[in-house]
Amino acid sequence: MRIAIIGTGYVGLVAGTCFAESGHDVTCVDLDARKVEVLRRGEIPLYEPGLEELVRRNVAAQRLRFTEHLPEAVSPAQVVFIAVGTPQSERGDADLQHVLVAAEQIGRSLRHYTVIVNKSTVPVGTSDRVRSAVARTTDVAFDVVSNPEFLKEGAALDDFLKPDRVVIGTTSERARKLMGDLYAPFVRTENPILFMDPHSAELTKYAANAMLATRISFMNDMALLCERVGANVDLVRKGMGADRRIGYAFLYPGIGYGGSCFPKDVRALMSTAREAGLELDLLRAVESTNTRQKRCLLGKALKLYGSLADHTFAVWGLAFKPKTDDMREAPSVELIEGLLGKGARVQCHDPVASPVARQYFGDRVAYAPTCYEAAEGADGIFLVTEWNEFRRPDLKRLRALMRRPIIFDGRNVLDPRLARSEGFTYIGIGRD
Ligand SMILES: NC(=O)C1=CN([C@@H]2O[C@H](COP(=O)(O)OP(=O)(O)OC[C@H]3O[C@@H](n4cnc5c(N)ncnc54)[C@H](O)[C@@H]3O)[C@@H](O)[C@H]2O)C=CC1
Ligand SMILES: O=C(O)[C@H]1O[C@H](OP(=O)(O)OP(=O)(O)OC[C@H]2O[C@@H](n3ccc(=O)[nH]c3=O)[C@H](O)[C@@H]2O)[C@H](O)[C@@H](O)[C@@H]1O
Repeated sequence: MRIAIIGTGYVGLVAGTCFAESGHDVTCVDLDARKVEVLRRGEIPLYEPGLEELVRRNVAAQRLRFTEHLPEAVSPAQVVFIAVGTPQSERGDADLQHVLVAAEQIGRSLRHYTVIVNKSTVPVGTSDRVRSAVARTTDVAFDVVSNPEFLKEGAALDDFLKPDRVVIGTTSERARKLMGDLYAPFVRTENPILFMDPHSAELTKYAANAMLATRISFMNDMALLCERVGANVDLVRKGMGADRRIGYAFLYPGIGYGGSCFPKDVRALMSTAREAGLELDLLRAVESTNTRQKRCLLGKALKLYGSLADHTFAVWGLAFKPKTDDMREAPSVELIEGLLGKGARVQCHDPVASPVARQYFGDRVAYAPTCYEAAEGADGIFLVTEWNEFRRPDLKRLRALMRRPIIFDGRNVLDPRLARSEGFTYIGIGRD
C-alpha cells in the first residue's frame, strides 16, 4: 500500500517507520525543513530506542522517504495519516489548527479515492471537522477514519508493533477493510482491532489517558497520606497491585506525571465536558494533585534547609521519563525553576536530554557529563527521572564528592537503608 504520513514527530515517525517495516511504501511529510534534512541524512531528530536503526533499514530498502512537499506524498497514496501536534490552547482545550490546516492541504492534493486517518489526539467530533475541511478543497471521494495512537515514548516501537489493541473509528465499510488489512501484521487474536464509530474512538483516547493519570494522582495522594500517618507507599502499592482487579501498572508514585500528553489530555477532556455542560470534578482533582506533586520535592528541601540561597544542587534526570529526550511538561522544569528562583545553583545531568534542556534553561544551569560530576560540591541531589544508571550509584564516591550527603529521591528507586548506612540523609516519596 502507498501511505503518506503528515507530521513526522514521535507518532508520525514511529508509525511511518513501522508501516514501512511491514512492507508498505511510506512517505513522511513535515513542514519543518530542518527535521526533513536530518532524516534524509539517516539521523533522527529525537531520541527513541531502536528507531534510528529501523529508519535507516527502511530508507535503505527504499520503503521509507521524507519530504517537505505534502502533495508529492499525498497524491499517489491510498491512505494518508494525520499525525501533527495538538498542543494545549490558551483556554486549555486542544489546539486543532495543525490538524485542520493539514486536512485542507490533503484535500487539495487528492487524485483518487483515499482514506484519511486522523492519528493525532483530538476532541470528539474532530473527524467531522476534518471531513468538512477536506471536502472544502476537493471533489474526489474520500473517507475519514479516527485511529488514535496509544504508544508510550521510550517504548514506542514495541507499543506500535505489538499493541494491546488498535482502535479504529469509521462508518465506512471500504475504509474498515483497508484499515483491517493495514494493521493485520501487528495484531494477534488476543490483542484485537476494535472497530467503532469515530466519536467513540476519539473519546477512547482521552478516557484511557485520563484513567492512567487518575491512577498516578491517586497513588501520589496515598504517598502523601503515608508520610502523614507513618506508612510505606511501596508496600501499599504492592499490596494493592496484587489484586488482579487493580494490577501493578501505573501505580508508581513520584513527582507528578509530565510529558506531552497526560497533562494536556486531562485538561482537554475537562474542556470537552465543560462544553457539553458537565464539570468532571474527578479530573480536576487529578490535575490539582499533580500540580501539588510537582512541587513536593522543593517543599521538602525548603523544610530541610530553610533557605536554598547559595546552595548548590545536583538534578539527576531532565526528561519527563527515562528513554526519551522529551521535556514537555517535565517535572524537572518546575523543580529547577523553583530552585533557581530561591537563589540556588543547579548542576544537572541527563543521559540524553541535555541538548533539549538548553532550550529551557540556557546557561542558567550547568550541564554535567555524568551524574557524579553533577554532584560535585552539591548540598543535595534531586533524582527526578528514573534512568537505570541512577538506580545503584556508587554512594561512597558520591559522599566524597558532595558538600552535604542528602538525596531527594523523586522516583523511589534508591534503597533508603543502603543510602542511610552510607551516611546519607534519604528523602523519598511516601516512604520516609
Ligand atoms: N508523543 C507521544 O507519545 C504521543 C502523541 N500522541 C498524539 O499524536 C499527535 C502528535 O504528537 P507528537 O508526535 O508528539 O507531535 P510532535 O510535535 O513531535 O510532531 C508533530 C509534527 O507535525 C509537524 N506538522 C505540523 N503541521 C504540519 C503540516 N501541516 N504538514 C506537515 N507537518 C506538520 C510538525 O512540524 C512536527 O514535526 C498529538 O496529537 C499527540 O497528542 C498520541 C500518542 C502518543
Ligand atoms: O497519549 C500519549 O501521548 C501517550 O501518553 C502516555 O505515554 P507517555 O506520556 O509517553 O509516557 P508514560 O509512560 O505514560 O508516562 C507519563 C508520565 O507519567 C509518569 N508515571 C507513569 C507511571 C507511573 O506509575 N507513575 C508515574 O508517575 C511518568 O513518569 C511520566 O511523567 C500513555 O502511557 C500512552 O499510552 C499514550 O499514548
